[in-house]
Amino acid sequence: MTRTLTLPLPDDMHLHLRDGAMLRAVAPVTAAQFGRAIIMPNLVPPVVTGAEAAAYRDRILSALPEGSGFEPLMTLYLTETTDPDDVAAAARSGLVKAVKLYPAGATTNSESGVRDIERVIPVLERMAEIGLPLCVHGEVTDPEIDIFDREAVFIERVLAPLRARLPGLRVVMEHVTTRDGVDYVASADSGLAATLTTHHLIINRNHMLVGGIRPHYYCLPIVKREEHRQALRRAATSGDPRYFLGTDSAPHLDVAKETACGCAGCFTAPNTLACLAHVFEQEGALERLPSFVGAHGAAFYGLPAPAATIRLERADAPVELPRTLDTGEGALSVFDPGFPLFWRVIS
Ligand SMILES: NC(=O)N[C@@H](CC(=O)O)C(=O)O
Ligand SMILES: [Zn+2]
Ligand SMILES: [Zn+2]
Repeated sequence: MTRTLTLPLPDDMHLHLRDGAMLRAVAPVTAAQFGRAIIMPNLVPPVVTGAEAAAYRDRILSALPEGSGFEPLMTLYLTETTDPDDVAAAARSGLVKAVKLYPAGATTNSESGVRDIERVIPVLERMAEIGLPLCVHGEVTDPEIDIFDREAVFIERVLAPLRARLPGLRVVMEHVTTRDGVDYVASADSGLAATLTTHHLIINRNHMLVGGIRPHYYCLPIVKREEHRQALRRAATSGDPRYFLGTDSAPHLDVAKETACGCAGCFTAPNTLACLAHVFEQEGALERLPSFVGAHGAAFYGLPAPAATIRLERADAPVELPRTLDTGEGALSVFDPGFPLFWRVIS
């Protein structure tokens, strides 16, 4: 028996599109299934100013197929020298939808990020004034702190004090990976939201490390214990509007992942919707998938709800989805959920 599921044309509220050949390879994949996406600014060099965001947006639009209606929602990379007036102007013009905080050294291309939060308080104050959200990679970089604890410690040491100091600042905790993160969202008001990735709903640290090390499951924040994955699944399927999809699809060439010191990131864009339908079906919550990929994120960002729809079909036999993408500069493996997929986007 074939079943179909109609979704609002989804929004991906956390996406890495990169630049150059990689951008040209991956942008069409997302644009084929999503209406909009919050575009991460961690290029080399990073997207810091409004002018840089405008130029990057043009490069993204040029990488899309003719007639694509995909809308890139731009962000600025927060540095200790970011100019509050430039941020405010970029927000006022409608170009920029958020500013991204990377603690320096926390993740891919974060070296230009923030070392001392005091130095960015004037920008954050201005953002609170104008209602511009701050997207946060929430991990401390203190070498004393175990990698599996870095999200929980960030909440305690950085995020909670910052939100107490600037209660008007709207914050998105990006790619929440722990029960601690979920508990913190539960304790907060509607000024705090959180994105959840597809892969953190599917894999735990055993999947990455038992029976051999799987570099394609290495991402940041690192996948945690099973109890955390369960908490994320409950959050995603809870119907709480503060949770929405941010795939964090983060392409790195296979040669950069399958090496002695591999890059962090899972490339989930091609099969994200099939994986999510699978997860929500397993949780008996398919009816909550539409708002997780649609209304919740749009409402937080003050965007119109998606007007178009997309349909998924569930087949009786596993469907074949692409396993790799040729970027022109090398192969790029697609996230392997580790189980057969039955859902497929049909229109
Ligand atoms: N998530 C990742 O593992 N990697 C992201 C950076 C990030 O989102 O932290 C990347 O840009 O490669
Ligand atoms: Zn991140
Ligand atoms: Zn990311």
